[in-house]
Amino acid sequence: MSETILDLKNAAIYQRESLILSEVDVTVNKGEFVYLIGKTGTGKSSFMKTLYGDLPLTEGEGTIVDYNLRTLKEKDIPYLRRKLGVVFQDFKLLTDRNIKNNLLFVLKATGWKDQKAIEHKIDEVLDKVGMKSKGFKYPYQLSGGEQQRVAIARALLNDPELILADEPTGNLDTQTSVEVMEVLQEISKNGNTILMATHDYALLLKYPSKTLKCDGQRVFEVVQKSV
Ligand SMILES: Nc1ncnc2c1ncn2[C@@H]1O[C@H](COP(=O)(O)OP(=O)(O)OP(=O)(O)O)[C@@H](O)[C@H]1O
Repeated sequence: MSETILDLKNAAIYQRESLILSEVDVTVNKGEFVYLIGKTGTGKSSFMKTLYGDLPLTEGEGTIVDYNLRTLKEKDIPYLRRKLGVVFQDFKLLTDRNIKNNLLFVLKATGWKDQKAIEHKIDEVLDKVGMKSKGFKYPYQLSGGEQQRVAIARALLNDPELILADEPTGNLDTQTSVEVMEVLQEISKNGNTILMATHDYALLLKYPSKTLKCDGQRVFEVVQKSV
């Protein structure tokens, strides 16, 4: 039986008092790779933000990695985010420290203490994204694609049950987007569940998968051919 990682029922997504999406029914099961597409301003980021607790869910039902989004408290958010790996368009790496120390910062902040385990974990995630030899570099010494690979490594640190990637290739050229996508595909093949917002339709064609579309304040599943 498939395990549900994300389940929204009749949910409404708001930015303050503006309704962005309504009657949202979305289920993501363990191991799925799901795209969230839609024109600019249709609510992809607002949808993602609701999932990682940046926007409150005030209407409908929503559970994500066993958290109830309707009853989510401010103090729960760091724990929810530990079970999620969030990847952003602009990487959000700390510019004042090298890659290993970027990852170390997250591990320390999430309670890791054992030095051996920390080193092993950092090597493991950098290896997964093909960046093991570049841990000593600073973000500004890396290309956009490399920085995004590090951001993906960072998202993997706490073995997330769901990876939320909001336009992860939005700042990258076509070739680099494909390289980052290959990394996400590899991670997906290893059993990770991924929800990726994108407006890059070429990637959808190259790597077909379940696709949700934001349009007219609704979210619905589309069949690939009609995308
Ligand atoms: N902080 C905010 N306060 C108020 N309204 C906002 C805020 N952020 C976004 N919106 C509005 O919410 C709507 C959806 O925006 P959102 O960023 O979710 O769309 P999107 O599909 O992610 O767009 P893009 O592809 O450009 O990132 C837009 O009309 C936008 O103007």
